Amino acid sequence: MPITRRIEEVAARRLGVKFVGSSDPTPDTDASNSFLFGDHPATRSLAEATDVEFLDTTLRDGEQAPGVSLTPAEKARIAKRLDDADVSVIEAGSACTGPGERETIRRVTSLDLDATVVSFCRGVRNDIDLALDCGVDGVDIVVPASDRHIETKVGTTHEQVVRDTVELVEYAADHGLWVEVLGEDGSRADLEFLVELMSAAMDAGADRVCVPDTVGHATPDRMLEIYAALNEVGPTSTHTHDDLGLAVTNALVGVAAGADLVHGTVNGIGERAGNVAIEEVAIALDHGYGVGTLRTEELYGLAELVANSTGVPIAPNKAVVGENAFTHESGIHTDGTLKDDSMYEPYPPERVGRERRLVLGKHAGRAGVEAALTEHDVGVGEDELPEIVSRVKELGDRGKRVTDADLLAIAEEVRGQERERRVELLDLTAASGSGTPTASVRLRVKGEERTAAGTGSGPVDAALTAVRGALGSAADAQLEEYHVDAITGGTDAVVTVEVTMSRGDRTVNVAASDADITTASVRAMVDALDRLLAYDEDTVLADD
Ligand SMILES: CC(C)C(=O)C(=O)O
Repeated sequence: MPITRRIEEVAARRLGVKFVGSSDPTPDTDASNSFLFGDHPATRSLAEATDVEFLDTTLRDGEQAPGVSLTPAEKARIAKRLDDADVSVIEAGSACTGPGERETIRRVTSLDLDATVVSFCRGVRNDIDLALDCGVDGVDIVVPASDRHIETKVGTTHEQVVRDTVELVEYAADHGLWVEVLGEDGSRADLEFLVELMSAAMDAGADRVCVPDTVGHATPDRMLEIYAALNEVGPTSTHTHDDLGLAVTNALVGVAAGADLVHGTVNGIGERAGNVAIEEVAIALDHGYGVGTLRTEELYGLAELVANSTGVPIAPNKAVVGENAFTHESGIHTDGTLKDDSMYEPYPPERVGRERRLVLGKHAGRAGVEAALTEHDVGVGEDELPEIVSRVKELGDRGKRVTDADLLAIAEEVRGQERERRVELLDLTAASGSGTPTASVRLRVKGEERTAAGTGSGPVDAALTAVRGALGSAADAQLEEYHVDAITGGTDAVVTVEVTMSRGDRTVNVAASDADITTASVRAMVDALDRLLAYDEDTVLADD
């Protein structure tokens, strides 16, 4: 018996379900739920889960991540993008937090979105009143569910929790609100009690119930047990956390057991290890089972917006939206990708609003280097290519990212070509402090010196204004990406600034290092401009 089959059977035995899956790793949208769920009577094939929708809690649970605080304008912008992506329910915040939060929730409700906008409420009537004041469509009411929460945290009894829940649900429903009841720490609660509590909530008029895996403790089989039981009670939602790295799997198990609303956050931000990432569940359903939910092409824009607004960067290796998710460096992968786009990708990057990138580094190979040179209109001879590849690898070996500018400089050197610079930075002075940041630059433009000054939102911006002043319309390039890395620690650190700039259909990325961040930034930008202008000899530089 093949080893993979043995592993699947052992796993299936441990989960107490029967193995029915296949070890074929290619997605099969007609497949039933593989070996995890087997033919458990309470599960459906995920390919049939076409009713699944999302409740996004980036603005509530996501904002509870340490250090995250969103302004009303940021929350409104994110809510609009969530709506554009077809998120069905947006948890805009907790009205009980204070007047600022209420103002923010009002701002979201006044956007007149297609999505249902809800406020998170503790199990107290006043929270529902505050939510009503904000004009929300619904409420998420959280009540304690595990013994730990009922007895130690709240200091009440199971009977009282049921009575309070019924009263709160009736109150909210009587006020015309969409009502979801969340049993906090539900994955550690007694299952019989969960069923009693949630049945009472549904009888009192709740629209749906949810058993949050509050501390990310649930295993897939525990999820299956809970949701198989809860689906007898009414419509259910999942709310999974990633403490065991199981958030996506657990959400999918919940869905297989019948849940039709998945709670999650953009980029998976949230308390501790975070919530399930909505983009991961959406793409797993889309690619793995052929089930469309969100408008997936909106996912990357959304991820960037949330990362920029929250200050929580996206890990480069993060699924779907990480920088490396569609970036190929190694020679073998680049070569394969150049032969067939999908050689090393499960689905095309465009599906999630992204582009594929081939980059160079220590693992570069001939095909990748040659393709990168061709992209810059540089053709090299058979005798030159091996030397260029070896120098690219050498640079990569020194731990450096190999930029377009590095590659072009290597090619020029190997080919014995002198680079003719049209624009060169000679001098830069920048001042910032309590006043308006200002900068002046001295450039050599086609052999002649030019000076210009400018102001901006910071010294780098001011210097760029000055550069644009000196070059006139030739400086009409766009700054696409700006990335700063400190190479050494401490305040005397050398920083490397990497910029990607584009002009027309040309793009280059260039890096520059200096102890001064403004100098490194302006050098990189001027160098990028010079490279871009080289593609277009006819460009007239101001004062030409
Ligand atoms: C429902 C609430 C309290 C929650 O975010 C959780 O339990 O994770």
